[in-house]
Amino acid sequence: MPTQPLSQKEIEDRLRELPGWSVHEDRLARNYRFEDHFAATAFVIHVAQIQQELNHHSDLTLGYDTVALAVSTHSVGGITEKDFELADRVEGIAPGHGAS
Ligand SMILES: C[C@H](O)[C@H](O)[C@H]1CNC2=NC(N)=NC(=O)C2=N1
Repeated sequence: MPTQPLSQKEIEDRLRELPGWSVHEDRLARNYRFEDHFAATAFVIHVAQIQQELNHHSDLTLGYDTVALAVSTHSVGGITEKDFELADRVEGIAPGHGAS
């Protein structure tokens, strides 16, 4: 488990590899849009499975056909490698859910 937040430069460097992601209110954030409400909901369930596997959890906001994800590492009080690990895994499943 990480013991300290990443530096601003480390975060900026990592964000270059994650198009669509940004830092918003001190959390790693991404919004996804889906075909319809059911697709958005199915994506949330899949993300929840990954979060349980990683024991690392984001705030997920489900809209009609959108999902907003925002995450930081509570135990450290900032953005860490665990947050980017989750972001990488979520990016890996998004295309299969038809996310844009
Ligand atoms: C006890 C449990 O392992 C911890 O509370 C985990 C759970 N999920 C977590 N998720 C996030 N985002 N940050 C944490 O520090 C964290 N800690």
